[in-house]
Parts: sequence; C-alpha cells; structure tokens
Amino acid sequence: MAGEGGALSFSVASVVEDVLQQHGNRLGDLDLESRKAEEAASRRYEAAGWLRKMVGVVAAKDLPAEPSEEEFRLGLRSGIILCNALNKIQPGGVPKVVESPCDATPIPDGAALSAFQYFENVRNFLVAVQEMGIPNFEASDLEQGGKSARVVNTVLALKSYSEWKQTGGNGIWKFGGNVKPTVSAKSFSGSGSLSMLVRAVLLDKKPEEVPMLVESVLSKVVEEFENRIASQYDMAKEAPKEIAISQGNKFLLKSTGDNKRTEDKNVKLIKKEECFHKNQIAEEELKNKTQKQQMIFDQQQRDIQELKNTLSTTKAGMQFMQMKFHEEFNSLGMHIHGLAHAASGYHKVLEENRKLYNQVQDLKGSIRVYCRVRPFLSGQSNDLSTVHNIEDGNITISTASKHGKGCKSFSFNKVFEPCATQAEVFSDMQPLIRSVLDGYNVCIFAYGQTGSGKTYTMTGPKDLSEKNKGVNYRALGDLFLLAEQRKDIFCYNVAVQMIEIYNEQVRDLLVTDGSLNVPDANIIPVSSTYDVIDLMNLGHRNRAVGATALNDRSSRSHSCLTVHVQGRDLASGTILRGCMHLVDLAGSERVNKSEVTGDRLKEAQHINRSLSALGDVIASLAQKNPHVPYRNSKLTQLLQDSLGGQAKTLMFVHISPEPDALGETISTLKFAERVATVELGAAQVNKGSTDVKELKEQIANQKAALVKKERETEHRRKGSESSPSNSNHRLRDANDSNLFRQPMGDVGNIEVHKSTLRQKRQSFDLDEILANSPPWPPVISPSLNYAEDEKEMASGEWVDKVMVNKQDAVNMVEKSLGCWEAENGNLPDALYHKYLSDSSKIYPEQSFNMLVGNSQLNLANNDDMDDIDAATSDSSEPDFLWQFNQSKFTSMTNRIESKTSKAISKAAKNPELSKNLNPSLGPSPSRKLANGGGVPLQRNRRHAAPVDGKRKIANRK
Ligand SMILES: Nc1ncnc2c1ncn2[C@@H]1O[C@H](COP(=O)(O)OP(=O)(O)OP(=O)(O)O)[C@@H](O)[C@H]1O
Repeated sequence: MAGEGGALSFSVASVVEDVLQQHGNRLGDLDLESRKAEEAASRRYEAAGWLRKMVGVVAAKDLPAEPSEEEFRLGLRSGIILCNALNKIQPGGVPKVVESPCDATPIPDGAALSAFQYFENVRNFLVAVQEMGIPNFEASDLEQGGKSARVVNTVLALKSYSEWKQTGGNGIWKFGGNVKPTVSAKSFSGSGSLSMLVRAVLLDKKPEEVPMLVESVLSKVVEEFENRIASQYDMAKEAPKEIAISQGNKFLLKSTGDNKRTEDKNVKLIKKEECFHKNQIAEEELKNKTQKQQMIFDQQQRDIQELKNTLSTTKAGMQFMQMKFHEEFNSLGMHIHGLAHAASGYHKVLEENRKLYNQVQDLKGSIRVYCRVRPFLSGQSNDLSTVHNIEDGNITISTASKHGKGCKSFSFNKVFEPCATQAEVFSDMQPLIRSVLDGYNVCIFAYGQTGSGKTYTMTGPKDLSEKNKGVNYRALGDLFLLAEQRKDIFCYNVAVQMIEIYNEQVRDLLVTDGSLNVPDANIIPVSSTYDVIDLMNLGHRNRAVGATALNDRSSRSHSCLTVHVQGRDLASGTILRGCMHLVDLAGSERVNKSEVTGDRLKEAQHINRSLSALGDVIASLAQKNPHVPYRNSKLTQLLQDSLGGQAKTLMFVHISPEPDALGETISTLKFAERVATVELGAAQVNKGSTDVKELKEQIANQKAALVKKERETEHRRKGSESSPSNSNHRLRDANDSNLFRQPMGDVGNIEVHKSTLRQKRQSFDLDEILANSPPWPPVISPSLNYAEDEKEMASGEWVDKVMVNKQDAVNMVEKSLGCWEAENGNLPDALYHKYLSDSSKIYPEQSFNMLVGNSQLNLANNDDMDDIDAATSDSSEPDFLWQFNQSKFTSMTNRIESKTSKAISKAAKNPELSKNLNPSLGPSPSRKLANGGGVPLQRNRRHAAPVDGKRKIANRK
C-alpha cells in the first residue's frame, strides 16, 4: 500500500524473498529453514525488545524479551502494546486505547467483547500507522500463526520512524530509506534470511547455471515488484469505490476487522470524496457566481457608461435649454415690458372710457342704479341664498320652479355684494355730493322690500357707529368737508328738511311741538355734521311716534331727508343752488288685499299706490311719453325734480338673499332694471348769474316756443268748441307736453295755465321773461291777473318742491332784474317792491294753492281713497309697477281734477276754508322762503332765525 510520501508498503527484500521462495528451490532445507527462522527470530527479538523498552509492562503482561512467534503474536494481539508504543512516538496517534478487557463492563459475553475491543485497538493502530506511512500488516496477521514476520516488519518500521524522529525528524521519513539499511545490512552482512535463501538457492547449482538462475530470479523479482506497485496503485485509486460497491471484496471477506477498517477507510474516503465533490460543486458554484457577478459587473459597467453618455447628453441639452431659456427669458422680459407699457396704456384708455361713459351717462341723464344685496342676518343660514353670482355690474339670481328653472341675470351700474361696507357703498356716490355743491340737484333713493336694508344703507343700523353710519350722515359730512375746503372760493349755506309721507300725507319730522301733520315743513339751517345728527335724531324720534306695536312705521312710510345748499362765489357773486333728496322708501312688497284689513290695508294701498305711481312715472319716462304722471302721488311729486328734471338721480335697489323673498327680489330687480333705462337729460346747474347773454338766448328760445304753442293751443281750442266735454283732455294733453322733461325748477301744478298766462302778457317784456322762464310760471301771475287761472289748478304740490320752485323763481326774478338793471340802469324801487317786497304779490296763489292742495288731498285721502284704490289696487298683483295703463291713469286724473274743482268751490263757500285762504292765517313754506325779508313763516320759532338768514342771503343777491 502506498504511504503518504508515496513510499511502498513492501520492501525489495521481501519481494526477493518471496520470489526466491516461490522459485521452488530447496527452501525446505533444514539449514535454510533454521537460518530463516533464526533471522526471523532475531528480528522478532529486536521488535519485542524495542516494544518492551517503549511500553514496558502492559496490563500486567510483559512481552518476553525473546518471544516465540506465538508469544509475539499473542502479546501483540490485544493491540494495547502496539497502540501505546505508537502513542509514545506520535502522541494522540490512537486517541482511545482500550487498555484492558478487564476494565470493560463485565458482561456475559466477555470473550466476544474482548475480541472486539482488541480488534478496535488493532484497527486504530493500523489506521494510525497507515497515516504515518509505515508498512502495515493486516489485522488477521495477529490472529493466525505464521504471519508474524509482517507484524515484526511493521514494529521495526515503527522503531525506525521513532529513531528518525528522535534524531530531529529532518526531511521526510521513508521506510525503505530508513529501515532498509539496517535490515539489509543485518540481512546481507550477517546471517540475514535473504542471504541464506540466496545461498540455499545457489547451493546445489553449478557455476554456469548461476547467471541464468540469477537472471530468472531477478526478472521474477522485477515482475513481482511491478505487479505489486501496480496493484498498490490500483488499490489506492479504486479501493474506496470497490470496497463500497463490492461485498465480495477480498479484504472484506478476510475478516470482520478488515471489513471494519476498510469501511472506515471507505467512509473517510467517501467523506473526502464528498468533501471534494462539495468543494468542486462549491467551486463550480463559486465559479458560476463569479461568472454571473462578472457578467453583472460588466453589464453594470456598460450601464454606467451608457448613463454617463446620457448624463453628458442631458448636460449638453440642459446647457442648451438654459441658454435658450435665458434668451427666451430676456425676450419675454422685453415682451412683458412692452405689455406692461401697453397695459398701463390700456388702463389709461379704460379709465378714459369709464370717464367718457360716465360723461355720456351724465349727458343722457340716465338714472344710475346700484344694487345692494343684504347679508343673511344672524341666525339665518346662508347656504340658501338666491343670489347665484355677482360680477361687475351683473347679478344672477337662482330662480325657483315657479319663476322658471335656472337663473335670471340683471345688469346695473354697480352691484354691491353682501359683504360690502357702508364706506364702500358711499364711496361710489361721493361725486354726487360734490355735484350738490356745484349747483346740481341730486336724488338718492333706496328701493326694496321691507327688511332688505334700505334704512341700513340710508341711515345705518340701530346701534349706529362711525363705521356703519349710512349714506345720509356721510353725505352731509362730506358736504361740510367740501364746503370747508372751498371756503376761500365759495360761501355755502346748508339747510335740511326731513319729511315723511305716510298714507299720502306729508309730515314734517323736524318739529318739536308734536304737530306733525303740517304742510310747511321746516327747513333748518345746519352748519356741522353734529347739527345734522341732532336733527336726524329728532326726525327719527318723530317718526317712531307714529309707529304702533303691530306696525313699524318706518316700513310703511317714505322718508326723505332733503339738503338744500346755496353757494355764493366770493369772486363773481354767482349763486349756485343744489338740492339733494335722500329718500328711504317704504317696503316695495306687494300686499295682497285679501290678507290684510283695516289700517294695514289702508297703508298697503297707499304704499302700493305711491310706488305704482313711481312705476308709472318711470314707465312714462322710459317710453319717452309726452305726459309724465308725477302728480299721482306725493312720492312722485317729491321726486319729480329728480326723475323728470335735469337732476342726477341714483336709485339704490335692495334685495334680500332669502329664498322666501325670491318673488319680491325678481320683481324688484325688474323694476330697477327698467329704471336704469330712463334717460332724464343732462343735469343742469342751478346757477344764478348776471350772464345776460345766456338769459337772452333762453328768452328768445322760449319766445319762439311760446308762440308756437299758443298757435297750437288756439287751434285746438277752436276745434274743441264744438265738443266741450273733450276740452279738459285737450288742455291737459297740451300742457302735459310742456311738462315733459321740465328742468328741476319747473315743478308744480303749473301746466294748465301756461298758455293762458302767456297769451296775456305778450306785450310786457319783463313779464314775458318771467313767464317764459321755465321755473317761473306761477311767480309772475299777480301782475298779470293770473290768479284766476291758477284757481283752476289742481295744485296738490308737495311743500318742499313748491319752496324750491319759488326759490328758483326768486332767482329768476333776481336774474331778470339784473338784466333789467344792466339794460336800463338802476332797478326802480317800485319794481323791486312790486316783485320782491311782498311775497303775497309774487305768489298770491301759493297760500291758496297749498290749502286747496291740502283740501284736495284730504278729499282724495279720505272720501275718495277707495275709488283711487280701486284704480290702483291691481298693483298688488305681480309686476304691478309695470301695468301702466294710460286710460286708467287718464280716468284717475280726471277724477282728481274734478275733485280739485269741487274742493276749490267748496273752499270758496265754506267759511272754514275761506279762513284758510287768508295768507296771514295759513303760512305756506313757499312764502316763507320766497318772500325774502318777510315775516318768518315757520311754526317752529326755534328755526326762524336761520331761515331768515338764508332768506337774507337770497335777498342780497
Ligand atoms: N348691509 C347690511 N349689513 C348688515 N345688516 C344689514 C344690512 N342691511 C340690512 N341689515 C339689517 O337687516 C335688517 C333690516 O334692514 P333695514 O331695516 O335697513 O331694512 P329696510 O329695507 O329699511 O326695511 P323697512 O322697509 O322695514 O324699513 C336690520 O336689522 C339691518 O340692520
């Protein structure tokens, strides 16, 4: 068997010996036998001696120093001596040596166990020896006699190994190299068995036979040697497999010990093999892994390279884009610059457009309409608003199915959202305030159903504060501010009136004596906002007096704060007069007659009537009808100069956002939209100056118009003589056409007698001037015996309007006198006295007219109210304001006129009324303003002085 160093497991000597023996020479020769035995014994003794020396007494059994072959075999049979000897040379070579069979647990089958243990020892010894590369024997050699020579060989090889180790263990120990010399030296130099065998073979041979014999022996030795080497090699190579697969292996068959040893070897080899295979597999796996990793690595390298390429491409792209971006950015900047420039230009143009638009609007005299949406009140849910959208001047209302599904849009000059503040709302009407100071008439009126926020806008809420105060306070505040700013140029006087129209009765709210139902409303001069606040508080208190538990008076009456402004140009002496009505209308909701009774019904009817009359006026104006029925209600009379004259008029339409109010909201917005279409003509300044040229032009125009009218009237009169019943209509029609679009001052019930008047004073220039001046007709009547005609006039004039008209009339007189003065030198005192010193001469009709008017109104209000209601009660139906019916109106007017005539005749007959006809007993507001230095006519003495002051200013001019 091959050792680790490739050493042979057999010696050349043994091969030679075997060959010689097999050669069949006379080995049985006694001498030879004895020599062989002698040599074997000598070797055995040497081995035993060495073992004894190494191991000593083992298990109380000493190996004899010169043992027989049998003793030697039996001594070593347990394997203990061999194992111990080996462990001495190579400690741990046999890890576990079964020292003595006696140590083992006594079991019945002790003999069998001992044999097994011996075999274990021997087997372990042989494995260890084999691993050390020492020539081996087989376990069976110790069992059978005659085989001890191999055992001896192994022991001596072990001895040689020990000696080699003791000498330092240099190089690689080789059995042949180490042991041979000893053995061969002893064998061949001394009486070794091999030399004896050679001698025995050659003994009986002739000299000539020796070479052949030697040659034959040598060839056999070589052959044997080669065979052994080959078989050793094959065994080394094939042994594990052969042993594993072949049960018939000769070694296995030899003995159990051999089988066990072979098995162990095989197990080890298999393990080694497995290990090798595993290693190989692992190696292959590793190789595969490495290959895969390499592939991945390569792939990654390629990817990285690709990414690098992409990155550089992207970088280049980015740089390009950056460059482009910069270029575009710059060009965009230039573009934007240009656009900004254009935009600023565009804004300028827009601004210009807006101004021009407003100017056009002003020239047209369109009524401006602003819409304000009331916010939900606290406690109300605001997710049910009917207001769908508000944008610029448009408001869109979501309509319920009753009014058709979808939305309705309305356009106004401006729409204020629920969140709009009082200041924002007012800021849009500030220019109007300036206009008042510039001598224009302005009217701002709030329209809308009850609770929609009219009072909030005009006055403010109950808990008034600087922030939430309404238009009235702000307007007056602004007036005083502007007046103060202009004080170096103009000297302004401001006076206020506050009235209420309740059930078609005008009530002065600025009285302190509780007597409210007076026709001559106080005009109270004011010089600061505080004065105004005081007066307004008084007015509100007086208004509240009329309220009942069931009915909040403010909802059921129209209130009007009128501000009169007179400004004198300090340089030229020109007088500017402006007047501003701030009107808070009663709730516009339609009241169904069947739902209310008594006072409430009456109130509703009056409100309906007045608003219906307002609707009729608006409709007439919108249709540019020649006749505008201002006199159908106190309200329209009040607003006549704002709606029909060249005033600046603003309607504030209010709507509530609640779905319940939808019907009213739609109706309100329709009305408001219609109002917005009304064109009043360009507003005109109420300017009293010495501009004679202008005045002359006016006179010339008026003259021409008058002549034309007179001819027409004459013509009609002739034609109507055959049909007297139609005369009233014709007369009225003719005069209605004169009424259309009268200037601010030309108000009052004057149209009936214009033609007559003018007929009568054709030859008198100054009178003609006065007669033909639009604001004037009633004023000049006394000198022309005009009172007769005036008596027929159904006045019903609202006091303030009369007052304003007369004031304007005075201005005109003053203007005309100025003209006279310019043309004829000083104004004769007589003329002055004739026209100015006695107002009763200038306005003889006024006290009469006022009383007649009141009588007429009383009649209308009391006795004939139901008749009138009958004519207007339909206005409680939807859109009543638009059911303007010319025939209905005409018949109603006829009734009023006939009642007026009755009232006049009644007044003439009735002593009470006759008493009232005495001017001294019944002061009229017209007189109180018109008569200049006359006796103050106000009932409220407290206010007499300021009014006088105002009057004096007028007189000075
Ligand atoms: N813009 C608003 N912001 C806050 N509250 C408002 C606004 N408008 C109205 N209100 C509130 O709504 C309620 C009704 O308003 P307001 O009395 O002004 O209505 P109105 O139309 O004048 O009613 P009426 O016809 O009865 O006089 C009040 O409590 C008022 O304070």
